[in-house]
Amino acid sequence: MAAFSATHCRSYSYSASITRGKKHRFAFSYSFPRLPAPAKAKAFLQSLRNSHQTAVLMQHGVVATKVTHEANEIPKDKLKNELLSFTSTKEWDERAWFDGNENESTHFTIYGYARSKMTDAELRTMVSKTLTCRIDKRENCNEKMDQFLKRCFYHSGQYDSEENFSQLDKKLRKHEAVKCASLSASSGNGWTRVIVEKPFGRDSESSAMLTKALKQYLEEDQIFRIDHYLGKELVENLSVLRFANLIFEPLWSRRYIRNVQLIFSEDFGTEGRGGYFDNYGIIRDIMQNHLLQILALFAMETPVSLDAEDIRNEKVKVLRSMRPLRLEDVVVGQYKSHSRGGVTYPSYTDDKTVPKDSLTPTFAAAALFIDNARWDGVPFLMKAGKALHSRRAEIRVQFRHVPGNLYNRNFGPDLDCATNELVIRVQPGEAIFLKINNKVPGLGMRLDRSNLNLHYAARYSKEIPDAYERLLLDAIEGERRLFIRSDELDAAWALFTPVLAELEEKKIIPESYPYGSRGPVGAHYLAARHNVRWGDLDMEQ
Ligand SMILES: NC(=O)C1=CN([C@@H]2O[C@H](COP(=O)(O)OP(=O)(O)OC[C@H]3O[C@@H](n4cnc5c(N)ncnc54)[C@H](OP(=O)(O)O)[C@@H]3O)[C@@H](O)[C@H]2O)C=CC1
Ligand SMILES: O=C1O[C@H](COP(=O)(O)O)[C@@H](O)[C@H](O)[C@H]1O
Repeated sequence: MAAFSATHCRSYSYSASITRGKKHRFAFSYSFPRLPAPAKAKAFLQSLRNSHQTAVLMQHGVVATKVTHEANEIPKDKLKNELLSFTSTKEWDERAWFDGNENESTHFTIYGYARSKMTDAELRTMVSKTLTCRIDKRENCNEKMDQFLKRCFYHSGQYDSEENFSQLDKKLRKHEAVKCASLSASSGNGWTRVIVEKPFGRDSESSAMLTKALKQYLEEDQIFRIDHYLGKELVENLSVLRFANLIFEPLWSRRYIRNVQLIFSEDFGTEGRGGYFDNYGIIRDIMQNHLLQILALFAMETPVSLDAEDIRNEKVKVLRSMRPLRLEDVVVGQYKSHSRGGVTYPSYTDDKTVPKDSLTPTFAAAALFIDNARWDGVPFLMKAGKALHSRRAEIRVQFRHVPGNLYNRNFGPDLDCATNELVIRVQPGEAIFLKINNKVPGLGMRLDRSNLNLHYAARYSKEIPDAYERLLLDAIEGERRLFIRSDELDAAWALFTPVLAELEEKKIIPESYPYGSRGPVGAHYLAARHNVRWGDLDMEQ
């Protein structure tokens, strides 16, 4: 449980900056997607304008550090507006976020911490490979990047070594204006926020231990558990679609919806990430968090307001209304080597970071049920896998057949193919489309299925923010709506823990599927048992 070592290690936790005036502590963990290990570390950043801030990049860990910032707290919404409203380079420069002057009002440092040996320069090279000037692309990009990189440092250490954290602490102090005054995890003055990246344990018990350990030092409202899927644009839009459009909410129940599918697939394997992945597997990595969070948002009742607690209350209710997953409602798979076009793609166990006899699933499909009045009997099917034929994440809502349909004969023998389907494509190519039946123009009466299509790239010229951009800003603002509360997490683990234990106890052998395929055939049988056909298999999509 390396995550604990950071919070337990006082010397580390207290090491962040303090300046004059009001003290604030803020920490977040961040995984740099697409960076090679070990730079895909968790970052603990204290970041506020007019602050002295320190960030620590870590692998698996939870850290509390301090942010100090001068007397006035930036009002909620103002910070986000400021961050998003730069219209010119001049304006950006005037605001001088990364002004390079250590004595100016802006100061932060980012520290990487992991076991791998690496110099500051190597960390910087690694970070620079994915760093872009997303907000201000026009001028001084290289200069701004240099200024940013100069503030990145690295310290190598073990996750459970107080001595190593002490060394880190010493280094952090060098970047601080004033020595830390307090030995508590929270600042006595201002605020402390800790962002924790998953995994939040690997079952109910270990998750509860993690929560207990966090709560030794922090209050519930100081804990920001990140599920980066909640920061994705289309997931944010889910509630808008449902609650701001009269036409959808009345259809959002067992009365009109036949099944709901939550699909995640990646067209690459673990590729060296097996060290982490093999201990978790796809159910813990994707289903228990990302897909379940989307399901909860999709299925919850109308919240009293958009306040974090109102939304999270509704999500917990849905999760607690769900049946724990049964072994017969789960299919697991593992990818095998496959050659195509003269290229041989490796099997999961070819990954050097994976044990040769691993039974860890890289694919899973599951049927879940919500036993409440709205969703009774509606299968919520999840499917998640690595090394599949495409990369996508989407929600597919298949509606019931039109009763007494006048046009049944025009649809052909398979009425399922003619039902309406709403597709919310989270990525790539963010889109919402509704499949409708339509008359093909002409003198005859031929019907086909067409899409009413909201394709974001065509509709909006704005670049879609990265999920972490949104979530980190929310954390800075203290907005908890998109973060996972302890009781939500408990309810989520309660659904998956029994089946995960059974899979492991019974050493269930995952079904093989070739790298780059559509996954094991068992997923189709599972869906068929619940009268469902996976929507992503249609040729027309
Ligand atoms: N990749 C992504 O897109 C996302 C990842 N995450 C989460 O971030 C975390 C890390 O993911 P990611 O950075 O991609 O994973 P990586 O496997 O790329 O990085 C893991 C790093 O963690 C360190 N580590 C700590 N404990 C272990 C261990 N027991 N076995 C192997 N490595 C360990 C290693 O560094 P060292 O050996 O130097 O200590 C390693 O480089 C995971 O918890 C994941 O769920 C969340 C969202 C997205
Ligand atoms: O949390 C995780 O998510 C990534 C996929 O994230 P995405 O934003 O690129 O879709 C996944 O690759 C990783 O295994 C998992 O830990």
